[in-house]
Amino acid sequence: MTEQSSIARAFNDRPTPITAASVQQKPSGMPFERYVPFGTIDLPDRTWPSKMITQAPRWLSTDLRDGNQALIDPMSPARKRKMFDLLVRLGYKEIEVGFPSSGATDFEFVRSLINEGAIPEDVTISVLTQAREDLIERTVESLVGAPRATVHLYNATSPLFRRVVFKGSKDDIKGIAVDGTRLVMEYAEKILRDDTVFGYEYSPEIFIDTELDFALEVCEAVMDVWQPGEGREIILNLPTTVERSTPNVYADKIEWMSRNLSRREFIALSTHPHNDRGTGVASAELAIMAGADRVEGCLFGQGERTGNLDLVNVGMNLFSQGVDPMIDFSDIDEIRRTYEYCNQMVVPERHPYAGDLVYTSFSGSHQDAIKKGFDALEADAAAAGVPVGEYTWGVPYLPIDPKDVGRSYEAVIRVNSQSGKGGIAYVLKNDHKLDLPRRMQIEFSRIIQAKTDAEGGEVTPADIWAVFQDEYLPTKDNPWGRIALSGSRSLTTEDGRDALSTEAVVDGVPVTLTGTGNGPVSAFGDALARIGVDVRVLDYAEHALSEGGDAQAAAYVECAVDGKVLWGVGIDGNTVLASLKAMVSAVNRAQRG
Ligand SMILES: CC(=O)SCCNC(=O)CCNC(=O)[C@H](O)C(C)(C)COP(=O)(O)OP(=O)(O)OC[C@H]1O[C@@H](n2cnc3c(N)ncnc32)[C@H](O)[C@@H]1OP(=O)(O)O
Ligand SMILES: CC(C)C(=O)C(=O)O
Repeated sequence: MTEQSSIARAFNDRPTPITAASVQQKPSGMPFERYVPFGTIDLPDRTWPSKMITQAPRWLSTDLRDGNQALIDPMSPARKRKMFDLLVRLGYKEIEVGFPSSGATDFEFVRSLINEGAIPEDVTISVLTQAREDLIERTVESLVGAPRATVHLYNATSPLFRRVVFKGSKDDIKGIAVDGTRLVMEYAEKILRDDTVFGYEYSPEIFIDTELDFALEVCEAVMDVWQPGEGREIILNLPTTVERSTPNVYADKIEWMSRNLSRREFIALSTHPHNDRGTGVASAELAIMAGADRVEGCLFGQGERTGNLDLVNVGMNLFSQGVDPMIDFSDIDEIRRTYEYCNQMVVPERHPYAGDLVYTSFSGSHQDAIKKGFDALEADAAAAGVPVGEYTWGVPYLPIDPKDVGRSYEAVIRVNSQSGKGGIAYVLKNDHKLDLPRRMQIEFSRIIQAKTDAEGGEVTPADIWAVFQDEYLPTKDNPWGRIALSGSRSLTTEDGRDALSTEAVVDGVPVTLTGTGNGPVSAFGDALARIGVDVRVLDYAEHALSEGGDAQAAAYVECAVDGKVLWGVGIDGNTVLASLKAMVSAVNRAQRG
């Protein structure tokens, strides 16, 4: 019988292994029966699941409207302006700048953008209004002199809102949308001069909970008034408002609308997800796959309740798939700082692409793979003759190169009790160009592990370097060890054997060490043997630390010293001296106690 099958037999004699039936979860006692499931859409020939997003959608930032309306302390004019300027710099071409009929702050802000010429010619500002005549008039008034402007009109269309908020029939609700659209057109005609390129957006608010055929009916009625056609687009925006279904159901609804809307080629079909179920980004992405041309959201998902769709997240998701988001996220921390200043909100540490910790690994297996990934990337790029920064990205656990969003590699690996040799080796390589041989990585990681086990918490790169120096590299400031090389040395070769003579200090006493061997390392071993140190070199590695005339080299030797196996390190401009120093390092460590 083989050893394996006896293990298998022994295992089979144990009590029954874990099965689904043996994992007994208990009823929560929470009143889940009060909630109604969102159901599904009958669309068996749906096409979106096999679509890929191959180009950026049109983006609309609603930071200054939906984002702003959800703040405890809405943005001051100065903060709004800072946000507007950031959005323009990033490349957003459609920016919802407020709800001018809400009061003087928003109205005056829109006026200031226009009067101060802050709106680039290729940027369209948008303003939101309810479908009420006085509000529409005021809204249109705010736009006088704008180069390009869209009025965005909304009214809720779902059964709950029809019954509870508007207390009206379907026809009443459709009437609000139709009358509102007509009023927007009339006031635009009356108030705006011809120098404003004017657009219109309509949102059946709470689209997600509206019967599809009714949403379609309302949108068609609105279009009958606006009359979209060649050179006369309408934006139909289908919001989740309150995210209440899985993204696939929302995608089905978008595909259904996209298929059934008339005059489709003149419609910019727009998605406006919120994030109540935590799937706003997925809703937007699936909506694009399902036919949405345009995406509305806010930077870092600011917005009502759990927030609007996170524009940075969707844009960077595209980037990470090789699609140009058409928005410049290359300085993500600058975007984050401005966001935090304007909104007085904080981007959490784990926020996709922008959080402090999102490019950082603490755990050993992740760090090991990342280090190997960087090594392979460098080698592959060099072999292809391409700068690393231009080579196809592929580093485990890092979906994008942190440098592409302006981050450094410093925080990629941070060391604590969950870390292994790979992470520690990465820090030494990244910060000090020391490329430790594998067995030495294991030895040194045990030393760091002992520190983290004893002290807990994180070990910073500076801590790691201090421990490394203390362990392997005695310095003038920390001159521990029995033996130190000093003064001059000579190396001569006679009959194929090397004779080495070197000045040293042993136990505080200056001496001359001499020995012979078939190479300087073996000659130095002989010299050490003559003062009673039994040292045998088991492994040896060296590499350059820098380039040029004053280049430094690092040597690593694995030695058996008086029966103890351990590593030593030497750094010097001369490779022979670096290797002798490495042997001294190993001997001193062995005798350090
Ligand atoms: C999903 C969204 O984010 S929608 C955007 C929401 N944003 C905001 O509301 C921010 C700015 N809003 C405001 O400052 C104020 O709401 C104002 C100034 C616009 C209006 O204030 P008020 O006149 O006091 O009305 P209020 O906001 O309370 O609105 C309620 C009334 O408007 C009606 N209403 C609500 N939405 C709409 C709409 N889209 N179209 C027409 N009427 C509407 C309600 O049925 C209600 O009518 P009732 O008074 O006859 O019952
Ligand atoms: C006005 C609409 C588009 C809105 O903000 C929403 O439904 O969330």
